[in-house]
Amino acid sequence: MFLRVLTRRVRRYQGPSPPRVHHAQRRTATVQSTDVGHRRFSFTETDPHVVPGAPNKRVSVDPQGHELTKLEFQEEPLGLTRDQGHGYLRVSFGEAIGPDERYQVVRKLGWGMHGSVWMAYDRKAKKYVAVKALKGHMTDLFNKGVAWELPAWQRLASTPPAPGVEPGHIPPLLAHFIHRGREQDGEHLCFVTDVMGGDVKRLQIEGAKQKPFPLSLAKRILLHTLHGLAHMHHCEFVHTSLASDNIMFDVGSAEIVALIEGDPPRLHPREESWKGTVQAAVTQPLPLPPMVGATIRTYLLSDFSRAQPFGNHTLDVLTAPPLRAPEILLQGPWGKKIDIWAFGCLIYELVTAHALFEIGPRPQAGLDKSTAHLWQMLCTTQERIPREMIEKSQLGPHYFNLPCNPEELYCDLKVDMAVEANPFRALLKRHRILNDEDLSSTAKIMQRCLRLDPKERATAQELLQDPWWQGAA
Ligand SMILES: Nc1ncnc2c1ncn2[C@@H]1O[C@H](COP(=O)(O)OP(=O)(O)OP(=O)(O)O)[C@@H](O)[C@H]1O
Repeated sequence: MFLRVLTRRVRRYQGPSPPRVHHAQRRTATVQSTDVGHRRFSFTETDPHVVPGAPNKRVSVDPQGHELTKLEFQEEPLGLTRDQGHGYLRVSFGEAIGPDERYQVVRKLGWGMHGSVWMAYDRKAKKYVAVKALKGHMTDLFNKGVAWELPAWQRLASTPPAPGVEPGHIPPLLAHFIHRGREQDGEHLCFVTDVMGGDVKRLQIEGAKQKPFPLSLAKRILLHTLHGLAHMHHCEFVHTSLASDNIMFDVGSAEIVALIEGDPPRLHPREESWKGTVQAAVTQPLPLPPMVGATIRTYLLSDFSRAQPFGNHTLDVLTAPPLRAPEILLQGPWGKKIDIWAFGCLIYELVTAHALFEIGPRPQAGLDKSTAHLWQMLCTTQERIPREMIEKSQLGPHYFNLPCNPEELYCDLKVDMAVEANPFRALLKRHRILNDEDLSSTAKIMQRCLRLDPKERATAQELLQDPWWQGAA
């Protein structure tokens, strides 16, 4: 079974408190393998018997005589099979895929845990589109009813928005099809959608150079996202991975043509894989718009690879750690309100360019990672956790004391660490970005999202009525 150690994930929130929004990292994948077929593979960095192999492959022998292999890929690990948890699409530039060979692959736009995304020319509609090809393993999970990306997308596309919810903040699903993959990659469920200009995380890191967005731009991005989220909840799906890299913005067709003419598609050098060599396409996203151009883009809530229908939960890893709601940390019952908590964290992140919570243990205070996170939640919300939440969750009694007196409605953290007053307004003020009026109104809307008890959090539709949006478009 292959163990995949991803160094490309960009959800690392590091640095001094409060942590700055993470740096972009080069997307690469490292795979170390054990017990594949009849040969046992594993790898230790310190093994003294490492012998040189192909540039991306290190082979060594452990003291028991087992052969150890480590593969480092420049991008998605092509050639690792669906049964090994992968099976990424292998396709050539110019190759036509889909029904009647309708989509001609032009370049790679990106890749993630679930698949790779390609720009293609739609020969029937005569325009450029994006094709997201799920890896074989994910297509298997879809067939087993574990992954919900297609049903979510179909429901989002076919349901009229609720009153007060603006349409156009979810990428339309133009088509979907199955592409038979090469060798043991498996089948690829493919989604066809519009080409997007980029994501908000890249815009903040590369476009705004990690400085806070102007308040009007932050509000525009958040308002559009909230319309998308309200529609998603109206369709009875939880997004479960709301984050700035899953908010994308639109792009004009003239920009796409200019890009294709000015920056031809490229391939990486060949590299070693599980069996033989592979050659990955270089990720070539569209260039970012200048910041002034960002203020007129339409923002769309994207990536439904982790969407979950209300009441039918097949995933247990939910939301990037810094945006994770308390009920997830406690492994309690959860629903659409985990997206609202994440949205509250996102308000802070887009307004200040810093993450709201610092993720990591605090050894000097004797706090492990989750306790430190829960403690920060108590400090910022200035709330106590309801006893009911602790009783109904798997890990609640591990972190919180359950009082003997049944009349007692709240629980306290087991660790002996005083809860400090660190309310949202004070946190926002530290950045010296907002005037007094904006400080109060921003803190108020965050407070409506960031309640410890999910029942107390506002719904997406209620949040759309908040006075904070006045003047935002
Ligand atoms: N329609 C699109 N137009 C342009 N680029 C896109 C489009 N859809 C996705 N991308 C790019 O492809 C990358 C991977 O897409 P996506 O996030 O949907 O895949 P994923 O495997 O579900 O990712 P994750 O690991 O974040 O869950 C994104 O980072 C984005 O930059």
